[in-house]
Amino acid sequence: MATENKNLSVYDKAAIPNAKNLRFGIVVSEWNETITEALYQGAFEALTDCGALPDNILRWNVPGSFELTFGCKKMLTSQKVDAVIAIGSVIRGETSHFDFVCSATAQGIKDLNIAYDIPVIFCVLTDDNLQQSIDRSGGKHGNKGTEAAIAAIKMASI
Ligand SMILES: Nc1c(NC[C@H](O)[C@H](O)[C@H](O)CO)[nH]c(=O)[nH]c1=O
Ligand SMILES: CC(=O)[C@@H](O)COP(=O)(O)O
Repeated sequence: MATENKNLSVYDKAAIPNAKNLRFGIVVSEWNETITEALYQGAFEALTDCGALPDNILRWNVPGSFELTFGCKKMLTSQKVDAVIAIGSVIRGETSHFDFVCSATAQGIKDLNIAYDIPVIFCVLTDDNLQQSIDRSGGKHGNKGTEAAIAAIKMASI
C-alpha cells in the first residue's frame, strides 16, 4: 500500500503498549530542518500521547541523514534508551547524490538493528520534491514522525 492510501498519523491507542516506563532517543538531521522539525514534533507528540515522559525523550542533532547512522550508534551505545528514532529528510537534487545518501542511510540503520539489541526506527523521508516531504511531515498524508514513534513503542515492547 502506498503512503497516498494510508494516513501516517492514524493509530489505535488501545492497541499500543503504554510507554510510561520506556526511554527514547531521537537523532535528528539538520538538512531540510523545516521538514525534520515537523517530523520530530510528530514523534514527540505521539510518544507523550502514548504515555512517554518528556524527560525520557533524549534528542541529539546531526548535520545530515548520512550522519544518522553514527549518531544513532553513539546514542544507543552511550545512553540508556529502549529505542532510537532516526529522523531525516532527503530530497532529490540534480545528481545521483540522492541515491547514495538514501541507500547508505537505510543500510546503515538496518545494520545497527542487526549489530545491537536496541531497535532503531527508520524515520527518513526520501522524496523527489519538497511537496512530497511536506505531505508526509504533517500534511495530507499525515506525519511519518508519528508513525515512527508508534513503531518505536511497539519494538521496544517486544
Ligand atoms: N542532500 C541532502 C543531504 N546531504 C548531506 C549528507 O546527508 C551528509 O550530511 C553530507 O554528505 C556530509 O557527510 N542530507 C540530507 O539529510 N538531506 C538531503 O537532501
Ligand atoms: C540528496 C542530495 O544530496 C541532493 O539534495 C544534493 O543535491 P544535488 O544532487 O543537486 O547536488
